[in-house]
Amino acid sequence: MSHSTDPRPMTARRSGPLRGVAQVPGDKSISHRALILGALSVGETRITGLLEGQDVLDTAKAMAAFGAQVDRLGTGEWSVHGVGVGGFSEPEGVIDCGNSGTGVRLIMGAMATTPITATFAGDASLSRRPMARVTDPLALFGARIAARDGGRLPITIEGAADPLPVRYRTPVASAQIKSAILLAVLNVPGETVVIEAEPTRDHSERMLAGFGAEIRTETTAEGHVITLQGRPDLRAQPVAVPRDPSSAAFPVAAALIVPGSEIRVPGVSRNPTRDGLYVTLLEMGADIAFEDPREEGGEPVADLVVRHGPLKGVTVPAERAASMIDEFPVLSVIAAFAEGTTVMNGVAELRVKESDRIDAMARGLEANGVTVEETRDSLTVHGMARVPGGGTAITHLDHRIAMSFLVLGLAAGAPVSIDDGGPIATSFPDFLPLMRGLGADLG
Ligand SMILES: O=C(O)C1=C[C@@H](OP(=O)(O)O)[C@@H](O)[C@H](O)C1
Ligand SMILES: C=C(OP(=O)(O)O)C(=O)O
Repeated sequence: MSHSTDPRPMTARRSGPLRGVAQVPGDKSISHRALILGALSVGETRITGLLEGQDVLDTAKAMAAFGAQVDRLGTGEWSVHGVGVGGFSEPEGVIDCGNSGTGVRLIMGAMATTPITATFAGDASLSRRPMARVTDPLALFGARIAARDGGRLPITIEGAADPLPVRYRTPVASAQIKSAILLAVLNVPGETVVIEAEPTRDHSERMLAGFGAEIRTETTAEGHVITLQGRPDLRAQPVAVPRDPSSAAFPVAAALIVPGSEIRVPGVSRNPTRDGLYVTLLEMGADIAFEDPREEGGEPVADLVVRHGPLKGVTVPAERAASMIDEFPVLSVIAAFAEGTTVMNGVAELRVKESDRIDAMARGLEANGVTVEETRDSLTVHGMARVPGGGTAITHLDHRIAMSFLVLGLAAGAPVSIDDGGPIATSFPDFLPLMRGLGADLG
């Protein structure tokens, strides 16, 4: 929600070996989609392992505002009685998506082809982020959009009464753009095609198929081509949300850089469209074992066993960026402790996340004695045997920047502070107790 709270400064200090089991929360992307598809289905969708971070709670509230019955039954256990495709009713108030790009973009898509009007808003960070990338394709269906200058929130959408199918090529690799269109298509007769140059996370496609939609994906000379048949009868489904690889990245990173550490992170999604960080870490020589690979909730998962050890710098190719887009901040922290230089290419999208993540990481690393170079779409980090630390990083309402610098402080020479840890609750509300349980000195 867009409430202003006082900043919450935090500090992390050099810690002894981290040990134990890190039960990271449910996947954020899948949690949003479970609530939205549950709301668009007929019957009761039972969700287990839902991430109860503020981003997802805001989506739950939004689904109730559009007419679904959303109930919390217990920790991570939720029930959604959906209204069916095209069944959203007009919400009474503004839909406040807080800090969540995924929430606002997917929900705008989900309502844009139903003849109702809704106004969307968010916090200071979300209000700076580009929305035309989603509202432009939604206008092609016939939705009418009124946005602040430059296509920012708040935005009012008058949903299309007689939407027509489209064929759309996404201008940047973005699962949020793709998913907004796929959700809009649900209430459009006929077949809509979305084409992406590089594959992005495919949770929407997997889940739409699971809820009974006719959807297919082909790789052709045009790229990654997704075809969805509109007006399906979505059937409510049980959804078991796997654990979030993007949240797992923080305890994993901490174990890799704090000498003597060994931790286990069970049940983490290994969906190949999310796996780029782990591919990169193995190239850096990280000691990570993937035990008991299995399928849970329609996603491949494994138990990660992570041990501290020497790491070497690598060059991350631009084609891998989409599969690890949220992990570059924490990778740049790991890179500071590696031998040699790490170059991250094709990362311009980081500039339009909760903060300009290239700038936020570069300034924060410099404040802690690490040498970096940046271009518009790359970040280079020079690893060092001893990272001095002792600086304060500015987090700009960005949960991933906050958690990344707290991880840095666990292995740096002097304590590392952040100006505000409040936003951590958007994606990883139990971050502090979980890390402390492993032996990390932070708070
Ligand atoms: O679809 C999703 O759930 C997400 C897609 C990514 O954003 P983009 O689509 O803007 O790359 C990612 O950064 C975000 O955390 C979650
Ligand atoms: C970019 C992120 O989320 P969102 O776009 O949903 O705000 C993130 O969680 O790193």
